[in-house]
Amino acid sequence: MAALLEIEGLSKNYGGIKASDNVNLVIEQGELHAVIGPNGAGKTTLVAQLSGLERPDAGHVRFRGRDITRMPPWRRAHAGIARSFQITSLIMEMSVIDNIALAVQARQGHSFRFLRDARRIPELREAAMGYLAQVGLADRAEAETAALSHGEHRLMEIAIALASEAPLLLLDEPMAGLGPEESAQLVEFLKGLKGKRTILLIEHDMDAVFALADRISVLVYGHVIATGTPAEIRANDHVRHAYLGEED
Ligand SMILES: Nc1ncnc2c1ncn2[C@@H]1O[C@H](COP(=O)(O)OP(=O)(O)OP(=O)(O)O)[C@@H](O)[C@H]1O
Repeated sequence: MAALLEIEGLSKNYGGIKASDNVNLVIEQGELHAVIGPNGAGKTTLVAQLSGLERPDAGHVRFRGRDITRMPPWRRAHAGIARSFQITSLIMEMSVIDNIALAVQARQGHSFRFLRDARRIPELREAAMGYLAQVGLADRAEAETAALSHGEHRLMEIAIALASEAPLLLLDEPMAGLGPEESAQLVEFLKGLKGKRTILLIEHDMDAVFALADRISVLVYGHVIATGTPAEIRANDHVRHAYLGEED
């Protein structure tokens, strides 16, 4: 497998806190790679440096072989890194399909943008319907976004990330706030997405992580203490002591 994203010696300090401590990580093309770790381990800080919201103090990030360490967020999005935000980016008073149609329009750039209302362009609506169907929300297309549940909003955010057609998806705690049924639905959806996109998943739900990940990296105090398959991570004594053991 070829590396899609390479993180080398990434370090970020906040005052005396090493939020990222010489992080080395390779995300292979097509894999679902989960990053786990206790609260405050530096997972969000890592994603922020990958999406460009935070600048590392040291180290490099390469995407498709190109150094993107100093690239602003909008250019990274354009280069093919989509982040599903913990903070919602949905327009609540619009219909579900209109939200997704806008995302499709944004990706298509100048061909349609500003010229016509995305909501009235059949091609955009059709494409939007396709993404909604993928996340299981086709039957909610005409509903007002505000009327949907929290879980359905999360699925909409993922549909928006899919609509960008970015090869790399950064999913930051997609299961947060979901009920057991919604979580199970999202796990099934992500299983279906595996292999089609490369996914970096930050998630506290260990059942979901171990069910989904091809590889898992464990972050403790800003440092990657182990990377391996779910079976390797489960069997790793160091990980069990530093992290998984805490949950017993
Ligand atoms: N903007 C900031 N200013 C100061 N300290 C920060 C800032 N952002 C993060 N930190 C600190 O850096 C460390 C890593 O935080 P981060 O939010 O990345 O961890 P996390 O693994 O995402 O935690 P959680 O699982 O609770 O979301 C923590 O000690 C946190 O308090």
